[in-house]
Amino acid sequence: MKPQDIIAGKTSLWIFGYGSLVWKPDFKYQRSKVGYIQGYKRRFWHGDNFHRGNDELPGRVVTLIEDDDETTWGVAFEVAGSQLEESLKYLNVRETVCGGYMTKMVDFFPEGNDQPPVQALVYIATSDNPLYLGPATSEEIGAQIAMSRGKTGHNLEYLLRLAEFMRSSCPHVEDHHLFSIEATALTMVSYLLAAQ
Ligand SMILES: N[C@@H](CCC(=O)N[C@@H](CS)C(=O)NCC(=O)O)C(=O)O
Repeated sequence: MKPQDIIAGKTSLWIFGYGSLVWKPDFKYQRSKVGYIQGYKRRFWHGDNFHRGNDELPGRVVTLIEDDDETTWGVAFEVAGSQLEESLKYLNVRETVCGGYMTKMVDFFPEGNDQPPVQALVYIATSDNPLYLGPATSEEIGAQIAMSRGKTGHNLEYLLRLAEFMRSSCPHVEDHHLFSIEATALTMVSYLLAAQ
């Protein structure tokens, strides 16, 4: 969906982030809430040849994979009024044009039992995306991340900041996929540094 189609008739919109958006939204918003969406798992199965990698060595970034038994924790940002058009235009370039993500509306559940779900826009890179890399072992993904760098920075930063967000904001969530990749990537980096 084009940004103008998403905001048509809306005065505010929640946007759910689960990757770099949780630690670097870089767009204007009114408020944010930690919470989750149901029916998806976060996986480092999307390639990135711009922000955190290049054509020769694409980085690995996260996307959402449908799974009825899973939930994914992140942050939702409420964008309102004059922020809407500017924020969505920015995200369209960062996520869709540069990152290959498409948009979808999902139910976002703010943490805390007393809060009802709200509809939120989410950026998802599906398996038919040319940048999609698909499943790999934590060792393979960690090694790829330890060696990838793009126009925005090192792929390791992307991984470590997401892991840091989950530890600090969602300490009750055990994300084995994320933390096993983090452990592998840090081990790889220690070997690379020791070999210098
Ligand atoms: N759509 C996910 C993932 C977003 C994501 O990681 N997108 C990449 C584009 S490939 C990005 O914005 N990277 C910026 C960066 O790595 O600093 C989210 O909601 O956080």
